[in-house]
Amino acid sequence: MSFKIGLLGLGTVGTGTAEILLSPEGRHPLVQELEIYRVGVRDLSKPRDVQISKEILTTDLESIATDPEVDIVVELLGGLEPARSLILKAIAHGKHVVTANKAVISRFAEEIYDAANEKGVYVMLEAAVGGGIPIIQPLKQTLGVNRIQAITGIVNGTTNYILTRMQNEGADFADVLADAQKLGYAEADPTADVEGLDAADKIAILASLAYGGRIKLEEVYHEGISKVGAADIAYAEKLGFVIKLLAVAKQMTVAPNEPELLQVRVHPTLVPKQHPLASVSGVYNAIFVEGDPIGQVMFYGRGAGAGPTASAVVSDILNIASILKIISQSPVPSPQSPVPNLHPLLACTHQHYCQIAPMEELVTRFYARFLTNDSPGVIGHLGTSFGNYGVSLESVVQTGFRGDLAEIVVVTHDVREGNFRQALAEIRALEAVDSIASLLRVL
Ligand SMILES: NC(=O)C1=CN([C@@H]2O[C@H](COP(=O)(O)OP(=O)(O)OC[C@H]3O[C@@H](n4cnc5c(N)ncnc54)[C@H](OP(=O)(O)O)[C@@H]3O)[C@@H](O)[C@H]2O)C=CC1
Ligand SMILES: N[C@@H](CC=O)C(=O)O
Ligand code: NA
Repeated sequence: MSFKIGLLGLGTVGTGTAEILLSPEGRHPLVQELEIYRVGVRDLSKPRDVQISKEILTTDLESIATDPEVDIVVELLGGLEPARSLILKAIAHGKHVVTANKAVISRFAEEIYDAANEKGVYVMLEAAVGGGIPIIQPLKQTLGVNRIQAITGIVNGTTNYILTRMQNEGADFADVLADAQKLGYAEADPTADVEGLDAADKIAILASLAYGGRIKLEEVYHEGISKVGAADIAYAEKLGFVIKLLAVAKQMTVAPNEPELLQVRVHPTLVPKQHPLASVSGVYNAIFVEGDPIGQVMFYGRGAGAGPTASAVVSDILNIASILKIISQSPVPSPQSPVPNLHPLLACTHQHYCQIAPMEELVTRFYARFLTNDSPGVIGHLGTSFGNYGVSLESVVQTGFRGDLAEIVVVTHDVREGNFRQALAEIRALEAVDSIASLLRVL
């Protein structure tokens, strides 16, 4: 028996996927039964790094999504359109779908999963978060019995690669970003990586799986790494931290007797050097899950790049093929039950929306860097303003000068973000304060 794959896209991940499918030796025996039947691309004349016969290449992607011979459509185009429409078209034509497209899933999950559940087909997305790291299936299956307390992840390979090289080599942001693009890590528009949007898409997906509800992407707070400067990396190092772009989903109680709310956020964060996430470097990603009763568990591996991401894509294809194989040996759907029952641990049937906590309710430590006049008593003024809003300080360091201005770095104890912002508004208005050069949360 062979399962016919319609591949949409033959770029970084599409090529990696084709390479696995074309070399089944030494892999699971079922890989031999997966056939690349048709491949959709934009440019037929482009040289390809993988041997695909010209006859199966086409620019007519819709004809693949609707081809009656195709069993599984694998969407590896990127971007919102035509990816979304092709996924929906494939579902409407009874195809199972595998996608690596977190941007589409985080925005259109409701439309896509409603359509898929109605048709009785699977939409699988292991590659969409953490590249090759198994995290989607573990959350759905192996960790499914746990009450998840928090997910804290480094889920964007491009920004972790940039931050690591800035920290280790003092490399220039723009140069390292260009390298990440050459290595195939970055999105077609790398703004999505740099500004934290890609990580927001991914944590929305993880939160939805972990907390069993849909997430409105517009409620996910996101901040990227473009404002993280060499000075902050150096101060963080001196204070015993490394800066990482973290994506967090965590339950919190805002008021007694009120239902718990969910924090879902992405921002650069000072991570203590002894935390397991601090040593995750370069293109590596890691997702640190805390649950009851499992405790702490961390998933680690390459978060981007052709091979690792393709490994996740083909694992999804394999999961679907294994189910199709079982179905082919069972009775066909009856008129009473015309839609096949979906495997409950592989399908996605969430209906309600999770209630997201406003950022001002977050309780965390902060790092702030102030540029001030070198006048006596400035630190005292800062302390008074912080004290007015109940912000207590863990450390205050006057580190030196930047031009004519004194540089003061502060790390707070845990504080409600709303209170901290009020204190900052007061501090900004102080005559001695020139600017707040940076503001980062601390894990
Ligand atoms: N790169 C990575 O490390 C990872 C990527 N992903 C996701 O995987 C997906 C693919 O990424 P990646 O492989 O890097 O992207 P690429 O840009 O390398 O490849 C995109 C492919 O899709 C084809 N394509 C794009 N738009 C169209 C269109 N309108 N019509 C026809 N063909 C089209 C391109 O054709 P042509 O070749 O002719 O230009 C190309 O083959 C994205 O959703 C991305 O977010 C997920 C995890 C990791
Ligand atoms: N651009 C993404 C690719 C994988 O999802 C990243 O850098 O992580
Ligand atoms: Na993954």
